[in-house]
Amino acid sequence: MKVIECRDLTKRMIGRNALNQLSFTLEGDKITGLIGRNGAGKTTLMKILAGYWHETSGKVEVFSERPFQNLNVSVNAIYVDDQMKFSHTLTLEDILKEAARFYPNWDTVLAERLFDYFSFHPKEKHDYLSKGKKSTFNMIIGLASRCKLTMFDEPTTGMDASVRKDFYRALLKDYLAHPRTILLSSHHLEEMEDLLEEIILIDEGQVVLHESMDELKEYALGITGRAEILEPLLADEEVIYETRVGDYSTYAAVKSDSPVIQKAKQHGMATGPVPPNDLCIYLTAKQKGGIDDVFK
Ligand SMILES: Nc1ncnc2c1ncn2[C@@H]1O[C@H](COP(=O)(O)OP(=O)(O)OP(=O)(O)O)[C@@H](O)[C@H]1O
Repeated sequence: MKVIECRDLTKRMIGRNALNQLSFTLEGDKITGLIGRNGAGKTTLMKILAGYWHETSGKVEVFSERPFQNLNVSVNAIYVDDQMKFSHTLTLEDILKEAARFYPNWDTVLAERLFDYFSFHPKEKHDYLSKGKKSTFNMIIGLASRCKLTMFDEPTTGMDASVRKDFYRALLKDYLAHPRTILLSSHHLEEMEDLLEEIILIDEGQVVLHESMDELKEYALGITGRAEILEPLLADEEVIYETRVGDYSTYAAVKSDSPVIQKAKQHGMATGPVPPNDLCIYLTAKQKGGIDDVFK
């Protein structure tokens, strides 16, 4: 069954398309990484999927229904970010009780165990939690709700290294015991690579790539060679990324099936895998080169 279907989904805000005819489908239970640079449209997409915001045009369906202000979607899909707000009058204990009443698959035992493990006090107020503790508490809500569609937007914001590790481990363990569709946006792809089954890379409100992690790891190859030999080989070929290394060498990332690879090997050049995180950066780079160019 399709959990999410977006077809030409567009969201226009203040004269700009935050989402621009974005299309993709998610089927079955998977952990999917939603990757993109700042402002790519990740939060906008997830807020539309959660039913908080309506689309400007195009089709968006969650569990085959339009999500906007849809009760079935509200109770079966959760969106967790570091901006979650709760009534000032509620203590953490009250919030957990309210969440238990709202989400049909809520796991009280899991919520209580995580609550104790991360040393929360039942009478604390959400507003007064530190940034990292807020993210940790919100994570508890996201996991214990066991929603069929669980969306975490930059969930580890403010968490220290040890809590981040705990979060990813708890997420994986709970997912294995209770498979569901989990969408995880983060800038730290390298940190959650082992957790993800696939990624959706978005840029300027459009899907650039939707691949399994295995395919992503084999999507491109990096070539390093003497600039005067490699650069002519790259001319007229599709190059994902190219940069000078020192005075005499060039590094280029090309698709794994590019004819350049064979030619480069014939010249004795070194080739190697392109780490998924680097590939995502290359595919969404706004210009060739990097920050160093600013200082030239
Ligand atoms: N409430 C809003 N009103 C107007 N424009 C908005 C609003 N929220 C987001 N935008 C714009 O929509 C675009 C996409 O923003 P969005 O927050 O979805 O990106 P993102 O990928 O989540 O970024 P980040 O990684 O920085 O959180 C940006 O150009 C942003 O300025």
